[in-house]
Amino acid sequence: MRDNTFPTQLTFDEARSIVDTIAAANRLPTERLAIARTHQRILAQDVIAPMPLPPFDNSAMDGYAVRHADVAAGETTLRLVGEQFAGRALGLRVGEGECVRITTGAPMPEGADTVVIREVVRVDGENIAIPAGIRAHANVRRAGEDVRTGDAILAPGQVLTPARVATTASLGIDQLTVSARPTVAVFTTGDELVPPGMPLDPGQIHDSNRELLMGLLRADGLEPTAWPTLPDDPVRIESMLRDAASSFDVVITCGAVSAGEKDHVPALLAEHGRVHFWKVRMKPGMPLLFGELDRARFLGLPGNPVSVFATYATLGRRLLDGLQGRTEPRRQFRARLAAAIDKPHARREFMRGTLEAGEDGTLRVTPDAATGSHRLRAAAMADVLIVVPDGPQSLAVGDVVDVLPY
Ligand SMILES: Nc1nc2c(c(=O)[nH]1)N[C@H]1C(S)=C(S)[C@@H](COP(=O)(O)OP(=O)(O)OC[C@H]3O[C@@H](n4cnc5c(N)ncnc54)[C@H](O)[C@@H]3O)O[C@H]1N2
Ligand code: MOO
Repeated sequence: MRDNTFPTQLTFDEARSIVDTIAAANRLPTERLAIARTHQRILAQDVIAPMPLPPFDNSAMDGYAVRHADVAAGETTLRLVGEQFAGRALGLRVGEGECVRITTGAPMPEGADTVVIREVVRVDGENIAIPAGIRAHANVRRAGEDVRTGDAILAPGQVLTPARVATTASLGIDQLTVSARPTVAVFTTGDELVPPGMPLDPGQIHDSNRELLMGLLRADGLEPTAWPTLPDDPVRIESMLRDAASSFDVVITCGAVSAGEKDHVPALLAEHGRVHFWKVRMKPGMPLLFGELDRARFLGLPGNPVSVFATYATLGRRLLDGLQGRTEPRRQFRARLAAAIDKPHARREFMRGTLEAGEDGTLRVTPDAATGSHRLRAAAMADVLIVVPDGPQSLAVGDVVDVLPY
């Protein structure tokens, strides 16, 4: 082993801070893309408004553009002098006693400051009867009321949600600089694994972690590559992992990281790469391994399916976010416990739970009784991870806990 001294038995917070440091030091390059290709990416530039929104004063309704001074005194009849539809500004003018027919989104004619909706007027040829009680500036959308030129709209590290991409489109911006997505190689390990669809010999199980990890990564907008399952054979494991690590940004394995005779991955990483930490005081997921191999960041998740889930949802996702420079935090809620939790051990526990909003609008979370880290079905029926803090904890019904939505 080149270096067999590495941090071990870290607290969750220590592990997360190492993940953050390594991610920040290995930020992925940026690329400039057409906005249509930037959805859900992490922005790597400032977006400053090059123009106001709306760009010009315009009507919010279909109706008649008037001068409020003409209609303020009570019911009155105005003379129709033109039509302004949305599309091309005709440069119309509304003089004293006049009005212009207008549609939603059409530029306000000069002189007009108020729009009267068509449903309330009486039309008699060119004579438009306007009722009393019209408010000044009614139904007019003012230039710049949403965005002023020079406004800071978006900043590096933010997620490009549909509404944010649409806002840049409305500003006329057609390209954005975003972080590259990490390329991710996914491995499952173990002689006991058989793909779904194949019969099981005694002692074998179906590989579920592959779908779990691929699905989690895809849901985060990545396009991971699943590699063939690794046998419990150190020579084959080494050759496949080194192959993947030479061409992917991130290699994620699951299984073969705890204390068994066949748990070859930590030693391999220590010998051929570098271990940032091995074993975190968290439950599930304690044997988590993090390091690097060749050009790749390397995450060795424990093999138990719920451990894969919890370590990915907490630290794995954090690494991938950090590599992309994401600064916008992931959503997290606080909820009241609907059942007591008694945790005798000192590790931070991520329990599965079901979140509900009560009649009073308070979020309540029910911890799942099926706590074993092999109980994937229970995790599949839950929708949040309940964060039970470090140290022994006796939490009562009604106590407030952090919850991480799946
Ligand atoms: N003596 C000790 N034994 C164990 C320890 C320990 O510290 N000392 N840690 C336990 C904990 S906690 C966990 S978590 C597991 C993690 O073990 P590994 O990461 O080495 O994973 P495996 O042993 O390969 O598998 C664990 C478990 O998960 C099943 N598995 C693995 N891969 C898949 C897959 N792709 N699809 C479905 N199921 C999978 C595997 O069959 C095992 O049942 O170690 C404990 N032991
Ligand atoms: O940490 Mo293991 O992941 O508890 O089952």
